[in-house]
Amino acid sequence: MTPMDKPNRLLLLSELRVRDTAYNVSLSRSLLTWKRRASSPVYHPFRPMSYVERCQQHRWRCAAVTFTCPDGGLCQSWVGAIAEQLAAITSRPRRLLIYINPYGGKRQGGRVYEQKVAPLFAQAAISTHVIVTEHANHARDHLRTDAELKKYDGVVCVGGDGMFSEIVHGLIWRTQMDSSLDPNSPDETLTSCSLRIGIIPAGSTDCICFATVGTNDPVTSALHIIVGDSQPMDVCSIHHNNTFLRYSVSLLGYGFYGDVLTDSERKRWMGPVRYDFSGLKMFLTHHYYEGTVSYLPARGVVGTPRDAARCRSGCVVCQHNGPKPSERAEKYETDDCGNDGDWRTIRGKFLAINAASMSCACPRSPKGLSPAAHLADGTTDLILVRKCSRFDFLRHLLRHTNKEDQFDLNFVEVHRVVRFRFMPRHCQSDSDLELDLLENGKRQIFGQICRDHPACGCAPAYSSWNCDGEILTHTAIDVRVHCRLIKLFARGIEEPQVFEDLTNPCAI
Ligand SMILES: Nc1ncnc2c1ncn2[C@@H]1O[C@H](COP(=O)(O)OP(=O)(O)OP(=O)(O)O)[C@@H](O)[C@H]1O
Ligand SMILES: CCCCCCCCCCCCC/C=C/[C@@H](O)[C@H](CO)NC(=O)CCCCC
Ligand SMILES: [Ca+2]
Repeated sequence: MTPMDKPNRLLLLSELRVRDTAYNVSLSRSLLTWKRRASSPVYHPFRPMSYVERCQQHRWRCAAVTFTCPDGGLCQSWVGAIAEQLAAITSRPRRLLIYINPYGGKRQGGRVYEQKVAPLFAQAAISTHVIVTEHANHARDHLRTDAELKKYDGVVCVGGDGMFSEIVHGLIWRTQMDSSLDPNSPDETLTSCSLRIGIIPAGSTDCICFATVGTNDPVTSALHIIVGDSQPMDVCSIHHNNTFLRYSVSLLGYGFYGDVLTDSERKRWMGPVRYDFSGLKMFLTHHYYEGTVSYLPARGVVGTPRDAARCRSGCVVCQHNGPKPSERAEKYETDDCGNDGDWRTIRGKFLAINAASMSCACPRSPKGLSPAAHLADGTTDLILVRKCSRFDFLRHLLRHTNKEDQFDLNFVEVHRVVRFRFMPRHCQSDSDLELDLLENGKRQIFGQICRDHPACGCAPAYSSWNCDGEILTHTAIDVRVHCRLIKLFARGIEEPQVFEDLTNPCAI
């Protein structure tokens, strides 16, 4: 059951026993509860029943209970009623397509799946088709063209954010092709994917899992899949000159996070610690980049990036702003009859330009890059960190890891937007694809010279975009938010009081 569900119509209420202790046990439509009561003699055992138990820090565990009761007929009524209720829940997946990345994170994806997840899926009678990927983009390409998607109720990836991104790209592409839509047009209203995606975390950052479940724990994620949770999520499309580049669901970052990623890709052999190493190195390097950011502010939505409230399970902000606020982007442009609409422009020197479509919370930064961002409100938080001293940038970065507000600094600004564009300074007169690529090439050559002659002080003119952990091939981009384009087997992070108010809540 979801925490938003009211415990609904009571189907059965009996006095049953667990070992020598008597309980009042009730079954409503999707909730089994039991409360201790005074003892009385009982004899007939049920079969052991599995249920979900909530533990510390958003973790879930599978537990089992065996009830006994004095009357064989009553025992049968209970077993029958529970089986009937379970069969009536249509949101639970029966058949899953599973991709395992054996090389993500600490290279434990295969072991994690076999030891912790497969036994739970078997117990829940979920049939699985498992594909261990053999190369990068194997899962994406299989989903785009080969996978028989009608046979499945969901797709699961075992890996990190990069592996999740492959699944997202495969599913979105396939869905648009099936709807005869053109992914190269940034103005196309895309069709939402019907299959839900499950994430078994086995990567280096796993920020999408952490920000939608509250923990990176394979068993917890498997249980969210089994109970059939559903969490819609916004997706940004990224284009260059009307050519599709990629989709992003978490961080799209130029400057600091782009440079960290570029540097860390050469250190993949280090595993997850590569990000700490490259993070420190890029902090010391302290490069800034010039360019122009234009954006369309989100209008008519509730919530701001500076709110104290967080996006949590059953989020009212997401409910209010959905289902399709991204269409406001088109409305703005047409309403203003050829004027610039509500577009705003900022030119400057930036240490970082980050767009966070969700909080991007992860173990490195438990509140995330934009703590008040929402999973499914149709907006992204555009964070601009202007050129400042190393000391000030460190203050900003450290605030990602403590309770202080990382936006409460005079060189940082944040805007909730539905669309934005970026143009690096040296691209402004010639924004064609060739020049962009040529400049990227030059940057690499200069980068090499500067590494060889650190005293020359020559800074690169360009950074790269870090798009959910992948490097984009272009720097001049057009980004648009598509509200709720995908769905996850998750329910958002639960507030502690959601379950403290209930007695023995169990998803059966
Ligand atoms: N069999 C494979 N061999 C090599 N690379 C693969 C294979 N399967 C998938 N990949 C690629 O590996 C990359 C990294 O994988 P993944 O995201 O699972 O781990 P990670 O990068 O360590 O974690 P995170 O993305 O959370 O930081 C992905 O971009 C994916 O395309
Ligand atoms: C000198 C002190 C530094 C302290 C900095 C702490 C700030 C940490 C913020 C972390 C934000 C992660 C956002 C998620 C991005 C993912 O889509 C991406 C793919 O997994 N991960 C990275 O790019 C990996 C990015 C790793 C950055 C370090
Ligand atoms: Ca959002």
